[in-house]
Amino acid sequence: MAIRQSLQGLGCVLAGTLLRGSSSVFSQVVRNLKIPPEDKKKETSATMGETEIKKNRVELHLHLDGAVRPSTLLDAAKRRGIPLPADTVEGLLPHVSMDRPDSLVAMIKVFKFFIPIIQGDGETIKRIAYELCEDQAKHGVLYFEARYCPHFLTQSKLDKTMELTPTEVVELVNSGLNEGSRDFGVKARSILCLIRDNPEFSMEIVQLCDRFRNQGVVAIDLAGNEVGDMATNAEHIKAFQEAKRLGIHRTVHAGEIGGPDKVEEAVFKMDAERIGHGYHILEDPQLYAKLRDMNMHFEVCPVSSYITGAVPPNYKEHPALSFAKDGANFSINSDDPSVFRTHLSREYDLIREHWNFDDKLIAQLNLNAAEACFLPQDEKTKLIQQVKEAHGIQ
Ligand SMILES: O=c1[nH]cnc2c1ncn2[C@@H]1O[C@H](CO)[C@@H](O)[C@H]1O
Repeated sequence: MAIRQSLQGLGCVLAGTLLRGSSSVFSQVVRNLKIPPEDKKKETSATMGETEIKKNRVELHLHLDGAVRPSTLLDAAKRRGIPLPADTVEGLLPHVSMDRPDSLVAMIKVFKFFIPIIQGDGETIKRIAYELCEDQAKHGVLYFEARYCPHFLTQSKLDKTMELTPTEVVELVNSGLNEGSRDFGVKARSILCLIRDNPEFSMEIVQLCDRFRNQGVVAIDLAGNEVGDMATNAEHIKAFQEAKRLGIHRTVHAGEIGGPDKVEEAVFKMDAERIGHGYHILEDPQLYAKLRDMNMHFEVCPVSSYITGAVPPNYKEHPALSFAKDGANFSINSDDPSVFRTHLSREYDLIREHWNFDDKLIAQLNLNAAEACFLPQDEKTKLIQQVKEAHGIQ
């Protein structure tokens, strides 16, 4: 625990050191990360490139509200008369994204800054879901699961003239994803997030998931601030048990910042079928071995993990390198592409260039994702076949 907390603290110190221009070893390490983008020609989701690549990827861990194009934020703010600190994408980026290692708390602050621009705005919420399909198609995605918390998008303190119910938010997202899927040839489903700091939403989110399960919603998640030693609220655990009873799929952010105990709780008390991040499982080798035996799936988010300070700011040390060596079941994901100035192609560039992952492993990671997805069995079987064909797997 102490190591994790000092790592989080270190992220802030590192960022501070970097800002002050010190030439310490640590700031050198951070500089060497070159996050992101290393190559200016590889554009971020803010300024999408034109070339479309072959569709052969499956992405399981992607926050809808972490994937909002800055240009969409500018349009929404303009239409609603919400003042912003900048009126260009370039000017807005420092306020709505992070480009160096910091902390999960700093990331959540960034969300708190820009979410009020879209809250309660149905037109924008639907547009975000639609545009996400376009962005995913451009990055070679066959199938993705986008997650968000409906309650976070209902009302804005900046513009009280618009208000939505959580049900309306889910309907708008479903309709944006449906239309986007149709227009851009990508398959999309959604996951509804319970939020660690807001147990009051939890049971209603499970009910929403149940109600919309045949209209694109495939699972629940638990996201938000995973403070290392803070106990998970009993309401969340109850809600996950209810989801299991109803036959709703479950994933949990655990072991991102928190320790292996959080992963253990997610798997054995919340019956998580997948783990979001899960990096700190390595601190408990026995539990790690047990979860590998269970074929538990870890949703790894490379750029995110460096920027939130979940892992040390060093390409040579990532837990996914152990996952790969040990044959653990994991996938590659972009998490919050707009917030971390990344996109799936950037994630794949990183794992090829810095982790030396080859085509064979990358094919396996996409197959892992297809096998761990929350589609009904017949659709999953079809997706697995598509991934195998696209990667030339026998
Ligand atoms: O990496 C992450 N870890 C934990 N919570 C996150 C992460 N990225 C985003 N969110 C949180 O999940 C909410 C629903 O999408 C977001 O609003 C954000 O607060």
